[in-house]
Amino acid sequence: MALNDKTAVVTGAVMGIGRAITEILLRNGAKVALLDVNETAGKDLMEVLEKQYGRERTLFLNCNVESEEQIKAAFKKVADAFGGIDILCNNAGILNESMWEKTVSINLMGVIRGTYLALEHMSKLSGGRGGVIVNTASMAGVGPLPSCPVYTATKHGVVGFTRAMAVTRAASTASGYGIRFNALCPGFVQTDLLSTIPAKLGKFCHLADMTNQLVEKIGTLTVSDVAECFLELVTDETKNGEALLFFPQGKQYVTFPSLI
Ligand SMILES: NC(=O)C1=CN([C@@H]2O[C@H](COP(=O)(O)OP(=O)(O)OC[C@H]3O[C@@H](n4cnc5c(N)ncnc54)[C@H](O)[C@@H]3O)[C@@H](O)[C@H]2O)C=CC1
Ligand SMILES: CC/C=C\CC(=O)/C=C/C=C\C=C\C=C\[C@@H](O)[C@@H](O)C/C=C\CCC(=O)O
Repeated sequence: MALNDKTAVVTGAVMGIGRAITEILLRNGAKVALLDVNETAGKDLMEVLEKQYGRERTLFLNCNVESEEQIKAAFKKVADAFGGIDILCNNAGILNESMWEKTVSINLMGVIRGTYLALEHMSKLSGGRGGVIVNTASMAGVGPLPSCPVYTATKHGVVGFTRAMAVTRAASTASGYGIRFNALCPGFVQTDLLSTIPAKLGKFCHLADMTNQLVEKIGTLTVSDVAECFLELVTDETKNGEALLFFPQGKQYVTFPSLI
C-alpha cells in the first residue's frame, strides 16, 4: 500500500510512539490527523510539522479516546478536511495500575471505540475506501508484565480484538470492510510512559525492581524502531490479523496455537 496522499489518523499522536508514527507517515507522503488530549503540546507540534511538511498535510484535534462523542466529531472533521480516512492507528495508552478502570477505558475500550467509529468512514460497506487499522498493543499483549496486571490485560485484549476483527474480515463477505487489522507489540520503548514507572505501579510498587531488571535484561527500543515496524504493517498488504512482536534482540510475527 503506497502512502502518497493517503489520509491517516493517529491517537495519542503528540508524544512518544504516536509522534514517531505521525512523522513516518508524513515522510512517506500521507496526510495525518493528530488526535490527543494534550492541546498545548499538540499545537506546538503542529507548528513544527507544518513548517517541515506543509500546511495542508496535518490537522491537530483535541480528542480524548474515552469519549465516543469526541472521537466521532474528530473523525468527521478529518473526513471533511481530507476527504476520507485510509489508515487508523489506535495508539493512545497509559500505564496506571492505581487508576485501573481508566487504564481499561483508554487502552482497550479506546481501541474498540476508535475502530467501530472508524468503520463508518473506512468500511467499503458504508461507502469508504477500505484501508488498514494498526493498534498499538505491547509485548505485554503476548506475555505478562509481572508488575502490571491490568495493563497486561488491556494489551492482551487489544491483541485479541485485533485478531478477531481480522478473522471477521477474512471469514465473511458480510464483513467486507476492505480493512486489514494488525497489532504492534513492542518491548520497552524510551518514552515518558516508561520513565514515569515505578510511580504508576500502585499496589504492585514492591515489584518495581523486578520490572527494572526486566528492562535491563530486554533493553529498550527507540520510537523510530516502533515507527518502522508500524510502516511495515501498513504497507505490506499480505499482513492481516498479525501481532508483530519486537524488542532489541528480535522481531517476529507471533504464531498462536491452532485451536481447531
Ligand atoms: N513506552 C513503552 O515502553 C511502550 C508503550 N506501548 C504503548 O504505546 C502507546 C504509546 O505509548 P508511549 O508513546 O510510550 O506513551 P507517552 O505517554 O509517551 O505518549 C502517550 C500519548 O497519548 C496521549 N494520551 C493519553 N491519554 C489519552 C487519551 N485518553 N486520549 C487521547 N490521547 C491520550 C498523551 O497525551 C500522549 O501524547 C501506548 O498504547 C502504550 O501502551 C507499548 C509498548 C511499550
Ligand atoms: C513497565 C512498563 C513499561 C512500558 C509498557 C510496555 O508495554 C512494555 C512492555 C515490555 C515488555 C514486556 C515483557 C513481558 C515479558 C513476560 O511475558 C515474560 O517474558 C517475563 C516474565 C517474567 C519476568 C520475571 C522473571 O524474570 O521471572
